[in-house]
Amino acid sequence: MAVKSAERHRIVVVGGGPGGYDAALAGAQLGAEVTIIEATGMGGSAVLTDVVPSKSLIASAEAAALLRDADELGLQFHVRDDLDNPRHPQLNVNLAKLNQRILNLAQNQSDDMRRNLKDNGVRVVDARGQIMGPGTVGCFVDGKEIDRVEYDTLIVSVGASPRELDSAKPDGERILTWKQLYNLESVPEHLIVVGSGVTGAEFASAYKGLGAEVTLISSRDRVLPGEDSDAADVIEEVFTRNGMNVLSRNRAESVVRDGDEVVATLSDGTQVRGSHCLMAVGAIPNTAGLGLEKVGVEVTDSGHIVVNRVARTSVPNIYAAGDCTSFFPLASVASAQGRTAVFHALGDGVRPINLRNVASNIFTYPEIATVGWQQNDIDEGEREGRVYKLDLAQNPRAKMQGFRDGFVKLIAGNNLGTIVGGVIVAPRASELLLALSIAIEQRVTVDEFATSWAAYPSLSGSIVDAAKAMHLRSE
Ligand SMILES: Cc1cc2nc3c(=O)[nH]c(=O)nc-3n(C[C@H](O)[C@H](O)[C@H](O)COP(=O)(O)OP(=O)(O)OC[C@H]3O[C@@H](n4cnc5c(N)ncnc54)[C@H](O)[C@@H]3O)c2cc1C
Ligand SMILES: NC(=O)c1ccc[n+]([C@@H]2O[C@H](COP(=O)([O-])OP(=O)(O)OC[C@H]3O[C@@H](n4cnc5c(N)ncnc54)[C@H](O)[C@@H]3O)[C@@H](O)[C@H]2O)c1
Repeated sequence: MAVKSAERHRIVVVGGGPGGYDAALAGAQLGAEVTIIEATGMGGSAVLTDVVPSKSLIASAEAAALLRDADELGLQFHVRDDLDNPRHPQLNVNLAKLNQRILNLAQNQSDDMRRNLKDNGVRVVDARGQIMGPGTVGCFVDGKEIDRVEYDTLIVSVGASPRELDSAKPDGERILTWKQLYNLESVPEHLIVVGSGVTGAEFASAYKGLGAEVTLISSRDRVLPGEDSDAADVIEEVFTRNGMNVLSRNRAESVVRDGDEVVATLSDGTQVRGSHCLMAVGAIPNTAGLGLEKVGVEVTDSGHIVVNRVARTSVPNIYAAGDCTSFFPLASVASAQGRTAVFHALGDGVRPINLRNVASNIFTYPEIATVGWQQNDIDEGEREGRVYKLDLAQNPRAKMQGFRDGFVKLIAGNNLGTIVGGVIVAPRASELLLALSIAIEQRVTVDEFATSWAAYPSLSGSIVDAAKAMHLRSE
């Protein structure tokens, strides 16, 4: 098939999350005729129900934690009672107001994105897209076809939805998915969180910070099973020290309503009662009923679309981006795939995506930021290398700010000491990670990194100190 010039090239994007949005903007930038079809709201789940709302909730939880811990820094709040005696005021979390702020903020972001697309000449169709056959997508509202669009290149970026267990069906009132949390009017008295992956850990941390009693049910040996084990140990230690009830090596077999309570029955027969339950047991791709089989796009048994490093599917003019693909389910990865797909389709300069160097962050308190090769890769012999871990308890800035839980871990090659990976566990670790990402991309050695200046006192000083400690005496 001859490639059309970008100006006449018709790109249809199904799904307006980070994957679809970046694809549509890239297409417009290269002069293609772009239509984006979005079923619920521009920005997708990332903006409306997942990333933006959860990180906004976490911002409030962090502020609450700072207020509670202020006493340790010598700051005390007092109010006077009728007899003029000083009393400690109580922090009152107005969850209805907090949630309204979050929903407004998310809607605002979604509106900005829609405006930006339109300003860039992208045609926006508010409908559910369905592939009708090669080259054609139908647009459906309430099951009725309202439009039909033709494509030279199709980008599928339909995201994923919370996985539901038959024995623990969310009712939107007390048994909730992460999308249903923002209807809550007050902080749950006792929130049971089922699943200790990233989603479960982040919400458990946030609601504990907002004052809820939290029980975290983890089917594995420890929380955050996929993460650096030292980092997961720190988080579990902080969780339990703060009074969270962490139940490891236990699956929730069922969660049911009992009046105003929820009851979770675990695999060992134990029952846990709470006021609410958050189900955070993973996600399934939104690929069913999309018509992928009509055009022969290959999907995995789990329904994820198989793509290569330029986001191309098994069908040459169909690309896929984001959580509906077999790549990492991260907003940043979805965006990169969307943009790469369009550049590849239109013959512009493309750098295939290298998942190895993707940076990610878990927004617990403290945060866990990760990039590149990890210690378990070295331990399991996937590659050679050296690992050095420096606790932040010794960092002067950490002492001043009154926290002690966290560390910097560097991973470097054996010979030249090229930095290939790292983990930072600290408050706002997400903001410290970029230095390591650049070091990895630019193949900086520990000795080169050690000559970089960090402000004193600073947490980033510990990254430089770790690099200094990894110097090997020259023979
Ligand atoms: C609680 C939570 C917190 C997260 N936090 C982070 C984070 O901090 N950082 C990070 O990088 N990632 C985070 N993620 C992951 C991130 O949300 C996803 O990786 C990201 O949303 C993927 O983007 P996407 O474009 O693939 O899909 P989505 O954002 O899911 O958007 C897909 C869109 O497609 C639409 N759609 C579906 N089917 C159709 C159809 N047939 N026709 C038209 N439209 C359709 C949907 O309505 C939706 O709007 C988080 C995930 C969760 C669950
Ligand atoms: N900050 C971020 O970037 C961020 C935040 C949230 C999610 N995400 C993305 O979403 C992906 C998925 O994360 P997730 O946490 O939603 O899903 P997940 O699949 O990683 O974790 C779900 C966990 O639930 C457990 N589980 C399943 N059934 C259970 C049961 N009956 N009882 C107890 N535990 C049970 C599983 O063993 C698993 O550990 C992440 O890998 C990440 O890429 C990213």
